[in-house]
Amino acid sequence: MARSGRRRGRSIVTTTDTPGATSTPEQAHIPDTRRLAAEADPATAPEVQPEDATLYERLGGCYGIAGAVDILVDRLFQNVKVNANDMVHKHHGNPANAAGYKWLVTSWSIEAAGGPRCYIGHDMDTAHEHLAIDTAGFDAVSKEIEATLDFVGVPDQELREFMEIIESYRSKVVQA
Ligand code: HEM
Repeated sequence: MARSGRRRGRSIVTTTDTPGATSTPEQAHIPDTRRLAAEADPATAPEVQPEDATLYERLGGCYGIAGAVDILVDRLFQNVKVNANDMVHKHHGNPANAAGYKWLVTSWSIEAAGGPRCYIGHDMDTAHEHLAIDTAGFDAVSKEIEATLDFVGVPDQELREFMEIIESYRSKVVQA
């Protein structure tokens, strides 16, 4: 999760130094995808953030959050404990739901982390009221969120802040 995703595509180097003299991507005018990948890696995010950086910015903005949700939703759709609830499985067991669900969870997370307003889905009560989610179901999802943030390298502070937001929705989501 790097900082602003918007700049990432501009990082292709356009130096005209001695083409062919070396095989580095910069000099050969080849987009350096290794560098792009590194920028998408939260481990390479700047050590020092502006003091007033929002959690959204510190998570890497749209690219960082969408990247994490992409992995998270794949894991949720396969998680045995999450899918133990038949009503949840009715949704999560259908791969055709993955793309739309990724969009909704990404945009919800962007807003929840203090980013721009972009979420078009239901509020958390309404979204889950027909699912009879119990404490065990919530804990299973919460564990997957934490594991995924850790997996993609979100630093401890940001991970804690995001998990506090998730926890604050427990009473809205758990309705069984
Ligand atoms: C704080 C934790 C959670 C967040 C932030 C969250 C987020 C969301 C969002 C944004 C949606 C889309 C709402 C819409 O369709 O308008 C959604 C739907 C859904 N969530 Fe959650 N969720 C959470 C917890 C859970 C848990 C614990 C489960 C299951 C154990 C779950 C299962 C589902 C399912 C199955 C849907 C699709 C419902 C349907 O369209 O019929 N969610 N959730």
